[in-house]
Amino acid sequence: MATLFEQLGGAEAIDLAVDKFYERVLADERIKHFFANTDMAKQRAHQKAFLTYAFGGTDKYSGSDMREAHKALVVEQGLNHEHFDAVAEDLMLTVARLRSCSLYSQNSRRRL
Ligand code: HEM
Repeated sequence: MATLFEQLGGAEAIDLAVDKFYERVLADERIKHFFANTDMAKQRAHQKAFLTYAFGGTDKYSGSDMREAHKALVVEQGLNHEHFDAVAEDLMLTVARLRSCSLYSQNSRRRL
């Protein structure tokens, strides 16, 4: 059976989704301040690796675990569930927008 990673369109679709997702996050007044000191090239690469793993595209993930990766943001900057909801909303809006985009459609639409 195809993994969720394959059903979504594989590496090309995840690359595009993550790039568009962070464009949206960095324009979002509710959460963009959390990324003020973040190297976004690395962040995009980490997120692509994490989502590839989470969606079953590989069984290897060498990044930090999620609790560790966000610990300082919670303790020092008050990261909470409202920020999480904002991130989840940005991700959903990104995917909804991409579903009507031709590159994403070629890879995945007929399987969605
Ligand atoms: C489903 C929710 C989330 C997922 C899957 C996720 C995923 C990740 C991953 C994979 C990393 C990189 C970890 C590493 O360094 O190896 C990361 C780092 C980070 N995340 Fe998240 N994240 C989520 C929610 C959030 C939220 C709600 C915020 C803030 C609004 C946030 C802000 C950050 C920041 C600022 C970093 C980089 C920290 C640094 O500069 O080192 N994340 N996240």
